[in-house]
Amino acid sequence: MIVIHSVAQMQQYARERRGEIALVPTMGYLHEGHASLMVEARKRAKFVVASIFVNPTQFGVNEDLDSYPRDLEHDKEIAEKAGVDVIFAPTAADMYPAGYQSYLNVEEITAHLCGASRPGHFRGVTTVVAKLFNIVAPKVALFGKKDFQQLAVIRRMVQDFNFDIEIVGMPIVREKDGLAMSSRNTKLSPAEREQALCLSRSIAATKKAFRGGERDVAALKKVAVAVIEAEKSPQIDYLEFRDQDSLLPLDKADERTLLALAVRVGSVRLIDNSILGED
Ligand SMILES: Nc1ncnc2c1ncn2[C@@H]1O[C@H](COP(=O)(O)OP(=O)(O)OP(=O)(O)O)[C@@H](O)[C@H]1O
Ligand SMILES: CC(C)(CO)[C@@H](O)C(=O)[O-]
Ligand code: BAL
Repeated sequence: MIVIHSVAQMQQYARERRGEIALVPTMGYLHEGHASLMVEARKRAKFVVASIFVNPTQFGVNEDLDSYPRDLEHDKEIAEKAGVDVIFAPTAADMYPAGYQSYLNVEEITAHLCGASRPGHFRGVTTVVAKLFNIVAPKVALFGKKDFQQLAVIRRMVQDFNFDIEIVGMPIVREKDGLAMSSRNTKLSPAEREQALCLSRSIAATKKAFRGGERDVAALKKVAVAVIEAEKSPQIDYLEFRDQDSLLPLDKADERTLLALAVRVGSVRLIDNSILGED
């Protein structure tokens, strides 16, 4: 495995391997969720590139850009074990040099959920992912369903901008106790780590009610919210039942309905989601 820091060198590598690269975009501080994407990428292309870049344009002014966890040495070990050929870890100055002024924006589906809570976030995500697509020129790119809206936004961007890249969405990898793996979990204190289980418990309770025949979204929402509110400190940012394609609100739930939630536990904002009819 090699590490490439320069955009020009990454482009040179990609030029020589056009049509043979799978890309896994990440912000680093890798865990088994990221590794699952890399292992799948290994099966889908001759060369696997994992990008590690804490992208400043997707963070709001009061968000955690500066305190976002970083550890390239540990990331190298995980990526190598997962079969990655190249870590592409550019600098912000190389990605956004002085005079930079171009952004890509997907409109309607970024207006909800994380897009509403984090204004400008998805504009930063789509801009950097489009740049990574141009630099790495992959035939396939893999994203996790933990960031369900992000995956939907990227699919929309790929369709609307005619990127000739297959987008693969991968299942959420969880800790044994149900917490969705996330780099930000490491910022939780032991007490917060325990409280953070309310996200996956809320999903489990809602699915139980759904399997028991409840289809009314208002009633399902009461079940989901009650689990979070049983904990004293976590604060709901959003908890929504949505159509999984348009991300628009629904009154009646069915097997394909998405439950998506974002909850603040201490200073850490965690997200999780599930499709009601899936295990
Ligand atoms: N638990 C997980 N299961 C599957 N995919 C995941 C998981 N966590 C992250 N991913 C995916 O890995 C890719 C890179 O995500 P990112 O580097 O932001 O990691 P993260 O752990 O989600 O960090 P954060 O704390 O910012 O949420 C994204 O496509 C994301 O959906
Ligand atoms: C896709 C991504 C790497 C773009 O910075 C980021 O949003 C993430 O890690 O999910
Ligand atoms: N995984 C999403 C990246 C972010 O929270 O900015």
